[in-house]
Amino acid sequence: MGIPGAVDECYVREGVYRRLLAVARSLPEGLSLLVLDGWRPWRVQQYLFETLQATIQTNHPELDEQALLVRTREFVAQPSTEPTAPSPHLTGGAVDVTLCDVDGLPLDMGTLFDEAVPASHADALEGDPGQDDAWRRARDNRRLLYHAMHAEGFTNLPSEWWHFDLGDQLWAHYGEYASARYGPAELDTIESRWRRQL
Ligand SMILES: C[C@@H](N)C(=O)N[C@H](C)C(=O)O
Ligand SMILES: [Zn+2]
Repeated sequence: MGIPGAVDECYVREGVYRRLLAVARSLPEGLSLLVLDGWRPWRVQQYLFETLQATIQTNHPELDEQALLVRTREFVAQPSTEPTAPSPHLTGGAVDVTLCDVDGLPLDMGTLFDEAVPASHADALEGDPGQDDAWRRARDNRRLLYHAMHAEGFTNLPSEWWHFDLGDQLWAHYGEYASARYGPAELDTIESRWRRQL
């Protein structure tokens, strides 16, 4: 996507990977899980945060510093490698996922992945019965994704239907666990192994 420092491969913690496999196996025939993002380097998190913040600031110059921060953090976590409060995707415990059909085409979720609008809130399609069939299908697709992920222990970020956590700080917060399992992670490349060994 042209983001500086982005990696082509999608990495997650092994425990997360195993649970994602279980989610995929649990889905109704003909549906699959499409993993859109997993572990992120700090540089990518910073780029996403700064880009969204600058865009909101341009479009809403009336927002003060605090309001701008709140609006930005709704859709991108603050970049942090702080061991007690790392950005979720830096831990390898956060994933962005959706459902797709047999051809790999994403199902309609009502909004696009990373669409930074209130309609992307996970429950935004709930509670309005006066809508059309397309709206109902998108609502049901969100429900299916949410319950399949929840059954395998993932928690959902309420502001994004696609973002789920396992073992990181958001997971501990929304799942009411005593503490997170994962801190910030780095890729174990051949270079980093040599640095440790030699
Ligand atoms: C940028 C978006 N896909 C995302 O992952 N947002 C959450 C809040 C994050 O940055 O952790
Ligand atoms: Zn995410």
